[in-house]
Amino acid sequence: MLMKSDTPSQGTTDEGTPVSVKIRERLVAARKRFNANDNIAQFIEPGELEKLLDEVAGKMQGVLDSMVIDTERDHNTHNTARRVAKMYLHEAFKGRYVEGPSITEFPNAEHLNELMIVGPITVRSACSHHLCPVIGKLWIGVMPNEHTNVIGLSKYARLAEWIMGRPQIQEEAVVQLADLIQEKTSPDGLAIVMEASHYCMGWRGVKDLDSKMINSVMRGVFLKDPNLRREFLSLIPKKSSN
Ligand SMILES: Nc1nc2c(ncn2[C@@H]2O[C@H](COP(=O)(O)OP(=O)(O)OP(=O)(O)O)[C@@H](O)[C@H]2O)c(=O)[nH]1
Repeated sequence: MLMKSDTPSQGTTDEGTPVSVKIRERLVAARKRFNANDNIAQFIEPGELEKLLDEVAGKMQGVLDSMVIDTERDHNTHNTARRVAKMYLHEAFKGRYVEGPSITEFPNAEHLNELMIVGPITVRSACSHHLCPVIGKLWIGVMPNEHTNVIGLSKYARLAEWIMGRPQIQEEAVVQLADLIQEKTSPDGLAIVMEASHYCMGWRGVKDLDSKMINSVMRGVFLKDPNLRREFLSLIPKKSSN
């Protein structure tokens, strides 16, 4: 019996090679890591993301077939394979496949070097282990450098969305975000606190709906100056609900 996934996939190059194979070859040739939380946009050529979507939809159809779901007759799952592929590539894990947001820089004309906090920024991600949602909030504290440019407030949320839009683990996600903000703004100090619910612990597994993970990264003056660290921590709300 012919399953939907046995039909020829369109996710191939002109020579019939799966587009994922071409992209992976380029990554390997450039000796670049392509872990779940790495961005690989640089290695995807124009038009290939659509082919990749076709390829993932074909493979997802195979998963549904193997789970013995009648996607031919079940009207609810008829287009599920493509829907899920689209959700992964264009929404939930978009941060792997597209270039980072463009950031407008403004001159720090007044040479400001006072603590600035932005948050709570809503975080939506998924864990690398089960691909279950991770939903939470984060706060970013910046001690600007009086000699470097400042970036628009909304850009912190855009950068966070780009980093979180990949399969992540929380510890690595906050470090990746800190590295990125550090690279874009070179502040004297940077602090990030993230609090999130991991649905791999709530929906399944231990089924603990209440526990959350809270972690932080402190850089520069936030590491050296305990008073500044205390000031930052005292200014962010003690507890949030999500
Ligand atoms: N450190 C860390 N662990 C995480 C994060 N997200 C999920 N996890 C954990 O990753 C682990 C994956 O463990 P495994 O033992 O391989 O998976 P499993 O057998 O399905 O584990 P259970 O969830 O205990 O059923 C689980 O303990 C998750 O709770 C995260 O962001 N950071």
